[in-house]
Amino acid sequence: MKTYDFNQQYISKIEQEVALSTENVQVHYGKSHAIFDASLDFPRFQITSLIGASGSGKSTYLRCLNRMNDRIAQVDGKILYRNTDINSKTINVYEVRRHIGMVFQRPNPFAKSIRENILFALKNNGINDKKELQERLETSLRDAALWDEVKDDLDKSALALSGGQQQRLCIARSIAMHPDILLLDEPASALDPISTSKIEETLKLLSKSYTIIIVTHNMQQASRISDYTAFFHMGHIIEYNQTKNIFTAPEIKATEDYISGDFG
Ligand SMILES: Nc1ncnc2c1ncn2[C@@H]1O[C@H](COP(=O)(O)OP(=O)(O)OP(=O)(O)O)[C@@H](O)[C@H]1O
Repeated sequence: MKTYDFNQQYISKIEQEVALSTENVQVHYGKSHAIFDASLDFPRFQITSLIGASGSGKSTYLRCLNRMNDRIAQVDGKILYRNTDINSKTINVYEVRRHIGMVFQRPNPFAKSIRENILFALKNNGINDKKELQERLETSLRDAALWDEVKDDLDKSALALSGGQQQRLCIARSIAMHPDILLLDEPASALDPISTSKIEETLKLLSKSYTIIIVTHNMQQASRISDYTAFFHMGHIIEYNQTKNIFTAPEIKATEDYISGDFG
């Protein structure tokens, strides 16, 4: 197993507007230190991929960004969103998650109709105007590239959809809440290549209106869809740069070894 110097790090400065940033984020699972001093800026309306070997801390870091680790880990450091530290204990986490949505690895639609999957959270958040609900239903399904496939079956069970359609429904469910930022944890890893490419096309279109941060094991996927890429190794962010630089001219040896498959 090769060893790398964690002091060797290259974090590119973002020139665009920043949608979200972390400062010195540390995560502990009990005594186990999972994320070390993670400081990154995420540019608005861009796709950022988090890549790295299994266990390098990508999902742990992603989950910090909308407080999904609250019950399972100790998260220290700052997570800055609209000039507010959303890692502060006084912050309403449900409010955070309305602005920063999450889509998981396995599609997890509710055992309800397609329509209710989209409308459930909206109604729970006090949106009852029929016209507005209908508008959000259609727009979110269109934006998730699912409308044409389901528009005649809105009252059928979401569980009858294919895996790829279920995942696009989960994306639609997230964006129906009009979040600002969308976090996705390996959203296509359980899907076939055609469904994967539909999800990728969908994310590219969504990045015009949303800031997207995605964990992926698939390096071709990272290079195809993302504008920026962060490479994680053993809980450290080793390199962060525009995706084209990471894949064609990495600054750090560990990154070069990882993307060329000569790692570990
Ligand atoms: N709930 C948990 N309790 C304790 N340790 C955990 C927990 N979740 C993750 N870890 C540990 O934290 C470290 C980082 O794991 P994490 O799942 O964030 O990595 P990852 O890069 O996303 O891996 P993968 O690509 O396999 O999903 C690993 O050592 C893992 O064992």
